[in-house]
Amino acid sequence: MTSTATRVLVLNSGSSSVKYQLLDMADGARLAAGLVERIGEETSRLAHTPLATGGDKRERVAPIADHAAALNAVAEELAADGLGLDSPELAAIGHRVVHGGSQFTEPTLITDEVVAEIERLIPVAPLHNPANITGIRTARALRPDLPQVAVFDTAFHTTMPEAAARYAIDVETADAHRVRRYGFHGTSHAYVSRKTAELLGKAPEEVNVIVLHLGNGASASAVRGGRCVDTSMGLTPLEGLVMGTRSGDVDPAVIFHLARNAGMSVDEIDSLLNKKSGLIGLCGDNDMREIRRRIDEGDEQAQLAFDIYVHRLKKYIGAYYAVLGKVDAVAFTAGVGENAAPVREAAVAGLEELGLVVDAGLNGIRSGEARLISPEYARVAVAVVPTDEELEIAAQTYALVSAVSA
Ligand SMILES: Nc1ncnc2c1ncn2[C@@H]1O[C@H](COP(=O)(O)OP(=O)(O)O)[C@@H](O)[C@H]1O
Ligand SMILES: CC(=O)OP(=O)(O)O
Ligand SMILES: [Mg+2]
Repeated sequence: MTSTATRVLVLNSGSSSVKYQLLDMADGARLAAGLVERIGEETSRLAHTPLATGGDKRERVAPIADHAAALNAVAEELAADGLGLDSPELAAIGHRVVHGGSQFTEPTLITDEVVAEIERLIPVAPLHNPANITGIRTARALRPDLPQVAVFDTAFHTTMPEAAARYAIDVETADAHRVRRYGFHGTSHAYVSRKTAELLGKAPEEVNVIVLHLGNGASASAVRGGRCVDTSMGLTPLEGLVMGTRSGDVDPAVIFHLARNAGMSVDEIDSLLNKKSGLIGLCGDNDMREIRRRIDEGDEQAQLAFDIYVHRLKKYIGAYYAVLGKVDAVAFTAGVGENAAPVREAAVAGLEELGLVVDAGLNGIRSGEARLISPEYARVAVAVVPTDEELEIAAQTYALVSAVSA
């Protein structure tokens, strides 16, 4: 890495999308950002915003067959702005990797052995890790000389005590198949819990925070003094909260029941719980904006979906309050958490005895800034703290390559 190389490209490859950002870590400037969606479909779309030049957002709507083609298209868009992957100013590429098992507790410099290890984790992350690996392979082919770093969703949660991380099933079977609770969205939980401490004017070590990451995937975490002590996702990102298309917690016997009595295969049940459940399964919509619109029109199915979503959320707030004993703040983040005031209001309603109160006026304010929405007298702060997984991945990537080259 040369001293002028301060830029980091962040790649967040999902099952059918790639989100990316190019950041300059010298000043934190965002130079470009974009999204490729519906990869593998006829209607693939790439949207690229050249932030450095202040140019207009560019869109390509044309079939993009796979993640490798997506990344090559992203490289072309960056090159068109003079920000190509061949730039000597590029210090590293940071990859979000969803499942790092128990072994990856830190951001990791990618080698062939690391790729092989991420591959070995595919059985426990079939939707996510294959896309992450393709992203890594393609990026390495484009710039074989450049350091590439894997930043794992699971890393922040590796501090969970065994009492929280283990399922109460036969130990030998569990260990033989690596069945335990790993947790996900860790980069977001780490970033948001730190930002929440900052908002309270305290060091992360001084505060206990419940973080509610409510995006398409959703998870809660209990963070004691900057370390995760429990989180709602488990072996896979299916456990826990009600999500856009995932059920979250169900009695595991639902699976046996459907297999034995509904004639469904394991793959069909997998798809049911991951893709046709949650909000979309309950009311046909997974976007909270649309659900709120329907509720305003008196739609009872949308109202019930909302109520089930909020009921689960409230249960986890209560559970993590008990896990932590003392709570300094509850922080809402990601698409729903940052934008849906009615979700925040309903999740905290009735918890005054726990010191949790939301001020309706503050809750109604729309802003992209981290902010408190609880009244000054409240014993527990309630906050809205925008997450920034890309910035956090870039920061961790840059810190690692700077340390290696120093
Ligand atoms: N203005 C809004 N009001 C309510 N919900 C919103 C709003 N904007 C986004 N959302 C919700 O946020 C979700 C996307 O969250 P996001 O964190 O971007 O998800 P992901 O990163 O998992 O794709 C949408 O599906 C929608 O439900
Ligand atoms: C792990 C996970 O659920 O990720 P996402 O929210 O991006 O689907
Ligand atoms: Mg997200």
